[in-house]
Amino acid sequence: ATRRTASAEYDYIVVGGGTAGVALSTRLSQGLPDSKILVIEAGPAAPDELGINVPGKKGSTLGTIYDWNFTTVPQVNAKNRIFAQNRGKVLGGSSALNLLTYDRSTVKEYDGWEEVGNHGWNFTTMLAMMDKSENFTSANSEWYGDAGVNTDGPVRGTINRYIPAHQDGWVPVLNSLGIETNKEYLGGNSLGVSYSSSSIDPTHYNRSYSVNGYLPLAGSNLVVMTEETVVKVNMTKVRGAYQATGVTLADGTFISASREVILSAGSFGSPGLLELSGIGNKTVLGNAGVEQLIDLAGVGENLQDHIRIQSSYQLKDNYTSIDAFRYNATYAAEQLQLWFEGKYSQYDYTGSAYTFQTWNQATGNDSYLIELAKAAVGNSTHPAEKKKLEWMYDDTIPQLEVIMSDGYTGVKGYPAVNTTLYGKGFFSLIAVVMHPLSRGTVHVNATNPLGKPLIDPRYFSNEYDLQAAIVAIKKARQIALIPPLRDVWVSEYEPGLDVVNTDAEWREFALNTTLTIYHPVGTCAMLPKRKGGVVDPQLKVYGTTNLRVVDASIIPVLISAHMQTAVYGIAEMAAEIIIDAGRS
Ligand SMILES: Cc1cc2nc3c(=O)[nH]c(=O)nc-3n(C[C@H](O)[C@H](O)[C@H](O)COP(=O)(O)OP(=O)(O)OC[C@H]3O[C@@H](n4cnc5c(N)ncnc54)[C@H](O)[C@@H]3O)c2cc1C
Repeated sequence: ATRRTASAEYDYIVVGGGTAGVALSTRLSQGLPDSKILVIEAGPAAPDELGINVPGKKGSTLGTIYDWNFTTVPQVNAKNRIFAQNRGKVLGGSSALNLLTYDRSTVKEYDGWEEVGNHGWNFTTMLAMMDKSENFTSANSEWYGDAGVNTDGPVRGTINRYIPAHQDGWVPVLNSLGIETNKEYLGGNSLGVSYSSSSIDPTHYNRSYSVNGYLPLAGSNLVVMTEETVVKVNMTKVRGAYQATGVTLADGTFISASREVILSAGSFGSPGLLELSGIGNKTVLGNAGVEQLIDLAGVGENLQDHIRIQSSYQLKDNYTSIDAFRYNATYAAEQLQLWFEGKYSQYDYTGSAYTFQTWNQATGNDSYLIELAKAAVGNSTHPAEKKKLEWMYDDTIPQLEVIMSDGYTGVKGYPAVNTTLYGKGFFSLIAVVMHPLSRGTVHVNATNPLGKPLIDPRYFSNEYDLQAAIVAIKKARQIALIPPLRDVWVSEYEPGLDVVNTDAEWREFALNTTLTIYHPVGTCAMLPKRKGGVVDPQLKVYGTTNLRVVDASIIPVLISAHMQTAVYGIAEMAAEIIIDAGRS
């Protein structure tokens, strides 16, 4: 449905046809059938792209034309490394590129969004909205319960039918460490060990995302425009407040909006568009040569992200990992053919083995990490930092996630052709810190405001985050060393049992190999303005009458989950708010 109707006037313009943007514009078209809605996406539509559709090809689209390929500025506390910050540049946005983990965080974290000043945003309302987007069914019924499960929404979730044999030890090992099996992880308590779900449509085992989930439900009053980039929102002053009148495309075309403009350009895109439109910090705008219309210091601040660190293990030869796709083209072609035919295939694979733990569960004593957290943010008055510290004392809120992921993932790289380990299979343990305390920024680049933004997450800007990463990766190794998991592998490939052992070695390893797990949020935070907020609880940008932000950037405090279900929930919540306002 890609049409170029640039001269037409619309009632609502949604900027960014990504995860939230496609979900929201579809719901607006349904709820406001007499309105004309336009969604503008910078990337192409790619409905037939196998790298998007085939679960086992997850990750293969990173670095391609479907990726904005953002990077951070050198991270001074991580050896000046420049971290990748991939983001979808394709219809569906990051829901087309993500690694398909489909989960939720916990009751008190969603409730925390209300407690920092956002009436109506809590576990009950968010769960209702996340459920609205969800259609969860799985033949693997032994691994999930009823909590938080809905079966008539647009985005499909399932527990993968392809479970590698070497994963069989996962639950027994975690149980032996006192971690209980949790089948109700979609219901607001994710602590424990699970075989949890992916955004896969189990009818053909393809990725389910905003484009194939929501878009088929849209009315003919929705126009989807692709391969067009918005460079600013046009604003006019009406009785002391600013009204968005439309948007300008990169080629200068103006498209008008009679009711609302909604930014769904993501955590790196939406704050940049506000800045290019004159909304933000005076110095940032001044340096970029943009006239300031609205003084809003929070734009592009409060960037929060999850950090991950990984170890990997060379499998015994009797196990086949998805690494086989790297070195055996015939086998890969056979498996892909099975996938095309809708048959059980190794290309069905996505991660399904997870554990979420408090620091007390993971280490037996959380006082060391809590002391470090207090040293980092104990005196802070920022709502996100206060909440994260409060959550650290709460025994219902995870601080650590470990994912068992088939195949090699890490920094060292899969063994090169002609080396002895080429052709071997691996599994990886990905350890993720749930509430890093570093908060950073994303702003337009003064020397090239229309180019890539300057992203500075300030990774490891406090000792807590670094020590948390070290505790996390040590935990991963501890898990790998316990039978029956210990029985499936030959050697630890990365970092190597005889390579990293001492505190100093773990510290180096963490500084050298910690990465993002792609969950940037918070850069147009839904918070009171005096607390650095950019949008109010109706998602309206402060100082404007009809400009909203609807995407991951509004999340005020990072939660202990992968982000997509929350983003769909935010889009559903926004749709109700905007439809309500549109009918009055
Ligand atoms: C590699 C990767 C792996 C991830 N893995 C998982 C996972 O396994 N599970 C999970 O739950 N979450 C995961 N996430 C996170 C999750 O996918 C994102 O948080 C979520 O999709 C963000 O949704 P959004 O609507 O905020 O932004 P996006 O989905 O990124 O949408 C923003 C859209 O706006 C468009 N856009 C931006 N600027 C402009 C402009 N100026 N003009 C026009 N269009 C514009 C972009 O092209 C994009 O389509 C992952 C993310 C990535 C990148």
